[in-house]
Amino acid sequence: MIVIGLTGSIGMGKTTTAKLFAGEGVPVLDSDAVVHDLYRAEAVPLIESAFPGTTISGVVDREKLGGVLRKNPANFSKLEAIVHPLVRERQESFLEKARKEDQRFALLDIPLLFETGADARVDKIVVVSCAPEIQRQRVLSRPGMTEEKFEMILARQLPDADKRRRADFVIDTGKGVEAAQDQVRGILQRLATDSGQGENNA
Ligand SMILES: CC(C)(COP(=O)(O)OP(=O)(O)OC[C@H]1O[C@@H](n2cnc3c(N)ncnc32)[C@H](O)[C@@H]1O)[C@@H](O)C(=O)NCCC(=O)NCCS
Ligand SMILES: Nc1ncnc2c1ncn2[C@@H]1O[C@H](COP(=O)(O)OP(=O)(O)OP(=O)(O)O)[C@@H](O)[C@H]1O
Repeated sequence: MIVIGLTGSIGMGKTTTAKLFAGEGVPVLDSDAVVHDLYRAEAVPLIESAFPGTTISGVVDREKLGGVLRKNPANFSKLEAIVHPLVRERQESFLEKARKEDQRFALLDIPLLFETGADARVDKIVVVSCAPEIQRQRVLSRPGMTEEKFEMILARQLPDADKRRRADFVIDTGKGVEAAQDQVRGILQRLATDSGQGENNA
């Protein structure tokens, strides 16, 4: 099974592109969605004890937690030390299931793929990217998003140019969904061909 790591900076199109891979039959795990799920489950007591007052009725209030982080960005490391190992556990069970099903590919959508060293745990890296003006426009048009939040998140992410340099494949999401879909199909074909050759050579 080929494990594909999909990453890209905020608003570059990870979720949209992951859906395109899913549409081609690839099992996909979205790490941001896993975090949101953990915030209704096992992460709750850990977060309440590290950041008192940020959970309400057994659920993490992301707005409140975000506020604590904005006041003191040093708290990000404390939060990540709680959340990332839990995300990793979920990723491992997802991959185990995909292996049992004999899937040819499995895709992990990981916003912080390089920053957390997860790049070492995947076979191929796909980076989604587009022009910075498009990225900014996309992100700032989201409800509740502000220039300040955008800058805070960007500052914690590896720059787009570095991500692209470290990618096996770069998908340009600035040209529309159909163009991205073609690129997704091209990548899967290429990986299938390459791995087929690998098996013949073995
Ligand atoms: C800061 C929090 C509370 C804000 O929640 P909110 O619902 O407003 O935003 P959401 O989770 O949808 O994330 C918005 C964008 O920020 C990115 N992002 C989230 N956390 C981080 C982080 N620690 N470092 C860099 N980028 C991050 C996301 O990938 C996404 O692109 C939340 O993102 C969080 O708890 N983050 C810590 C967990 C984490 O590191 N997640 C990253 C992927 S595993
Ligand atoms: N190939 C594409 N063509 C046109 N629009 C796109 C494409 N990919 C993504 N978009 C648009 O860009 C916006 C951001 O996309 P998406 O939510 O997939 O990004 P993301 O990287 O997952 O964001 P985040 O980092 O915040 O989770 C959405 O409005 C989406 O419709």
